[in-house]
Amino acid sequence: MAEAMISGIVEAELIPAEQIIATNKSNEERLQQLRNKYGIRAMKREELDFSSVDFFILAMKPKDIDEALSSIKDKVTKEQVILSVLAGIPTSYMEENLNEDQQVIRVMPNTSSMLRESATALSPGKHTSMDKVILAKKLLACIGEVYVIEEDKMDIFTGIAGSGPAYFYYLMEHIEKTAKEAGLDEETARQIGSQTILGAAKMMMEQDDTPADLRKKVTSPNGTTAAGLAALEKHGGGEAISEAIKGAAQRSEEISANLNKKIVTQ
Ligand SMILES: NC(=O)C1=CN([C@@H]2O[C@H](COP(=O)(O)OP(=O)(O)OC[C@H]3O[C@@H](n4cnc5c(N)ncnc54)[C@H](OP(=O)(O)O)[C@@H]3O)[C@@H](O)[C@H]2O)C=CC1
Ligand SMILES: O=C(O)[C@@H]1CCC=N1
Repeated sequence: MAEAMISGIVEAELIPAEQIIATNKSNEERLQQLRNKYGIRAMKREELDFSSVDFFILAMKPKDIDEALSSIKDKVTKEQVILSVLAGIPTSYMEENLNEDQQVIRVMPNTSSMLRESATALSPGKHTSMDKVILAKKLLACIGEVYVIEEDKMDIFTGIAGSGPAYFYYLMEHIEKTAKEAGLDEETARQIGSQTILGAAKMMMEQDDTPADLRKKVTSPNGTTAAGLAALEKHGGGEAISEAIKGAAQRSEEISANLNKKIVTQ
């Protein structure tokens, strides 16, 4: 996820690449790759000069949050802002495990950041100034659209947008499989499927019609779409989509609930 964000931010040219610093836990080869590919600075954690940083973006797995917060707690000042993209980690948990009045922002991007097409949510913590929220929004706008949301909507946002790209990739896997079975080659099937998803997404973004209106316009009485939609309904298509979103949102809630019990396993 961090690389997808780096790629989008570098591409946007809002800040010079050499002002972006990346670090990780131990994989030096990976740091070298990032340096070569994006022209950013990448260094071992021990070499970081904390005083030169405005925004820290945490992007480790949720299970690593405690170690990460304790390792930076006394090195960051109140003026600096800690953004976290970790699923299920509330701002209150970060605030409790950092020094008093620390400015934190919970962020949920997705991997389309790589092409600057993320749908990203942010929720500021209780000590975060409006100035810093505006700056964070500007930074995150480099990777796509940004939505400032109430933190109690972060789990459902994660279910829709953080995890969402995977549902579309899964859909495409099935489109490709079915197309192949009917004799189309995989590459052509991928292009046709992707263009169809892209076109439908643009219609929903650029037309005033609701998705239901758009669906009805495709559906001729007793036509091919009606047959396709009937099969989709018969096989629980709509319910499957709702359950996928709810399942991901519940997992995000579960990560939060398990934090204080110290049983985060992801
Ligand atoms: N993947 C996605 O689509 C999305 C992911 N997220 C969130 O992003 C986070 C990362 O996910 P993902 O990129 O898939 O995970 P990865 O395992 O690919 O990356 C985690 C990175 O964190 C580094 N790391 C671990 N502990 C520390 C530490 N204390 N200090 C510095 N770096 C550390 C690891 O370094 P090393 O390799 O050296 O061990 C590794 O580079 C998760 O919390 C996830 O919830 C959010 C939105 C979307
Ligand atoms: O699967 C995950 O937990 C992360 C968070 C959102 C997308 N990927």
